[in-house]
Amino acid sequence: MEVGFLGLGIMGKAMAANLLRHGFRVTVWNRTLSKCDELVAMGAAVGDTPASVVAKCKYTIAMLSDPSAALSVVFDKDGVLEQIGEGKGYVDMSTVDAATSCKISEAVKQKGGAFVEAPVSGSKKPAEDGQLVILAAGDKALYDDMVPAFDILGKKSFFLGEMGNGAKMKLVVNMIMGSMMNAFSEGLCLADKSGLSPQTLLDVLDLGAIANPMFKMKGPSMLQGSYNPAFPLKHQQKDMRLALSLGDENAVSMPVAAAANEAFKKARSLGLGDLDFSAVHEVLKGTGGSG
Ligand SMILES: NC(=O)C1=CN([C@@H]2O[C@H](COP(=O)(O)OP(=O)(O)OC[C@H]3O[C@@H](n4cnc5c(N)ncnc54)[C@H](OP(=O)(O)O)[C@@H]3O)[C@@H](O)[C@H]2O)C=CC1
Ligand SMILES: O=CC(=O)O
Repeated sequence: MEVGFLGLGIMGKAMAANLLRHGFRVTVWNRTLSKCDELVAMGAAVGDTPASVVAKCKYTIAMLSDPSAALSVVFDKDGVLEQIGEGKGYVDMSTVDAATSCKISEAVKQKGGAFVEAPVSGSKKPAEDGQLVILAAGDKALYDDMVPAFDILGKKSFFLGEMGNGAKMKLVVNMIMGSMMNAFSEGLCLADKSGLSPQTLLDVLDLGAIANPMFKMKGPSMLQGSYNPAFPLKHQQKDMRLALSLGDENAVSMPVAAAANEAFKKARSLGLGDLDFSAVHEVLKGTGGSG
């Protein structure tokens, strides 16, 4: 199968590499073109623009930072819309809001093409290992065509029905994750300030009912103040913002998520946006947690 791939950040690079390793023919494009080099060394072809990738490939996947990047790659000059049409499919796996997905879907459909939104749950390591959870919605026929690629990229795909449901599900999941990260960080600070060993807290948590892969993976590096980015904090804050907006639209009160968002915003204002989202721990430490 031949696919185009737009966006080679932390996630896109790992996902495109996985497709190549499994025998897919992949044509890549990235705004910063030098990021294509590693993929070319693995056998990828390069397109000059999103439009040229879509012109070449029946199916094109995108993995971009946020709604503004997702819209720009479709609607701007040399964008996806210039070449999408009958018989071609576009799959956006970026985390965006439902309105962004719907806008792209309408424009692609007007040109005769098909569109699926397919954001993913799972970070850098699951992307490298093909263990993502894919939250797709939109054109069911295109979804079915993409299953061979989704089977490489993920451990499970959900087809969630109408356009926007994939984005909404992803935002709900990440709203919970961002809130959990804040509670976890507060707990580490509280243990430390109360004279307990935070490392022992990690051991206790891991044996109980709230054990989870995130605490297990992030806890030790948080205790060391090490935040090598797997999921950049700026993207987690974007997801909190979009989830809170979804809450506004549906009159759902989310005081816990709102407080977590404030901590992520504070972290961004301190210049921590490009670090891993667990760097929010630095904010909570600074407000009275472990010194
Ligand atoms: N990292 C993670 O753990 C996870 C991330 N996600 C989501 O996946 C998406 C990608 O995340 P990730 O790979 O970590 O992000 P990165 O910040 O590593 O990569 C972002 C990508 O978007 C591109 N980009 C940004 N702005 C524009 C623009 N205006 N026009 C064209 N391209 C643009 C970047 O290009 P350039 O290289 O030129 O900057 C880069 O390819 C995000 O929506 C994120 O929320 C979902 C699950 C997990
Ligand atoms: O969006 C981030 C993730 O880990 O999932």
